[in-house]
Amino acid sequence: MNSPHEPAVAGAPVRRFKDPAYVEVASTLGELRERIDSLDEQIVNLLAQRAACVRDATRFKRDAFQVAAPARQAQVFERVRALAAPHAPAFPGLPDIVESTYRTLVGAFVAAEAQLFQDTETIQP
Ligand SMILES: C=C(O[C@@H]1C=C(C(=O)O)C=C[C@H]1O)C(=O)O
Repeated sequence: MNSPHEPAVAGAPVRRFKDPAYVEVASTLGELRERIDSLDEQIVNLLAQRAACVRDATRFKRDAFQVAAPARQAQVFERVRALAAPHAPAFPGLPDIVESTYRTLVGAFVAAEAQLFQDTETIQP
């Protein structure tokens, strides 16, 4: 049966990994959540910087196909998957998680870029 309570943030762990080589990140769940919150701040900040680049990329596009740039999207998905691959031994499935996250992310960025495209005008035929 499942516990009706959220896990305690202070106090000792209640389980351990069977792998004797496992390296702990922190000693309490509270400490892990502080690290996660800090990483989320950095991730959101980096996403905002990425978003600014995507917005600026609009200035170099002539139409909706160029906004979507499917070959570039495929390159991005392959690249982030490769970047995640060395981390898979520590977190199985990370390449799949990263790729699917980027597919969602880039899909939303392209939709936003298509909207921003409406706010631009041609300066070079
Ligand atoms: C930023 C661009 O525009 C779009 C957004 C992309 C992205 O978020 O990585 C990639 C290709 C395009 O779909 C670009 O063409 O490079």
